[in-house]
Amino acid sequence: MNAPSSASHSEVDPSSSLVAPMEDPVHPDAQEEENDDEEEEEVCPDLVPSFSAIADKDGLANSAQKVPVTVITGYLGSGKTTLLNYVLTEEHNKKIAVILNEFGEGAIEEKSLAVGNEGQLYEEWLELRNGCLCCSVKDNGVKAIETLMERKGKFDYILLETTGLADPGPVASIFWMDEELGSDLYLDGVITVVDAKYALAHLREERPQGALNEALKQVAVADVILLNKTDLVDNLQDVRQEIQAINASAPVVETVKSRIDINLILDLHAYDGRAQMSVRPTKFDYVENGTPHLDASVGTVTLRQRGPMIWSKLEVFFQTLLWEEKVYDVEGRLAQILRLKALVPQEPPLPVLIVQGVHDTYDTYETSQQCQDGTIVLIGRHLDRDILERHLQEAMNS
Ligand SMILES: Nc1nc2c(ncn2[C@@H]2O[C@H](COP(=O)(O)OP(=O)(O)OP(=O)(O)O)[C@@H](O)[C@H]2O)c(=O)[nH]1
Repeated sequence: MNAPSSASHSEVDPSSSLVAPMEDPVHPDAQEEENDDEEEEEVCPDLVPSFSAIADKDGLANSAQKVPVTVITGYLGSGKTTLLNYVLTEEHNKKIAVILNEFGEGAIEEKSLAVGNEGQLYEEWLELRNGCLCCSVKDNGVKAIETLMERKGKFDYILLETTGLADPGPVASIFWMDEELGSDLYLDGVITVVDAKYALAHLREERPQGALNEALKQVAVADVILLNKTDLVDNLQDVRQEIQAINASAPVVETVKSRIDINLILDLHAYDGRAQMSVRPTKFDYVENGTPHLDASVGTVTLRQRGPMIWSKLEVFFQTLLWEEKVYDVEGRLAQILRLKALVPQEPPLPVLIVQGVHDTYDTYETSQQCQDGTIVLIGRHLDRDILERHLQEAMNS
């Protein structure tokens, strides 16, 4: 794990976990992309990788003994609770615990809380017919959940619902970072539920002093996006394009009442080396082709590098971008990364690396996946493709 305060360039170990061979990529957008194949090939024959994470069901490597945590986020009223209810009542042979997250928000009504031995606050567990559990945890984060696990026995899976106005980035980081500290939990993925009817309005909402609104952040960091309430909208094209312009990497699955194949949202391994890379057209990469984008300050930029790369040089680029705050757009606004992913071929016999990053923290994993060229996917704000490309080349030529 590499974060500004915890690691220097020379401390990085680019082999923090070993990766087993993966299944063929299955992209939830595949059906739709198939339909659009001809059109997209004409528009843009080049393909950009999507790290739509595909489950490795064998439970391999370092997370085998750990319990996955999937963060479910989405704007107010988008369908998060509907999704949780759906998952809880489906037959899945998993003992799932649902955590209603109040991290940092302090919004739980005091009267509904019980105080645990260690001072943490949580509601009584609600046990459901199929063995699922539901509780509400306030603050104390990972520790509180682990204490609950000690009392109730291990679950197979944890779903953590953020409040509608939460920024899922820090919540995701807590679990990701804590895994490094030997936690029993690991972050599996971030699922964002979007209200198809109001998404454009939510994504446009302005915040004081140009702050990013929550809906944008939630879409930007998503590993899978549910475009929900599609029964209420006739034309989904605009909202789909808008979402994919912001996050060109996450699959977007259209849903009614949040009904989705749960295999598309659980066991993704989106934050370790097992995330499978599949391809997706660059059609919606607004920086590359000028697709209309309502808030052009947030989007996805994909950079390509031919042939094997030298990791230590690429890392200079990441650190310039993430930690040193030296990269600006043409208008002099600081580039801000919300999510970063990269597939990095090295000179054989060195392995191909996958890089995963959230905000200013990143980590590397070896993968058995093969690739000739390097691909770097940056999702964030004030990203200027040409300027980023220049910084990348400077680092690679240094
Ligand atoms: N028409 C329609 N209504 C839906 C759909 N999905 C959810 N709803 C309704 O939308 C309302 C809000 O859904 P919730 O699941 O409570 O949304 P939420 O994201 O948990 O809401 P907050 O917790 O307030 O942020 C409920 O009345 C749902 O029944 C859908 O696909 N179509």
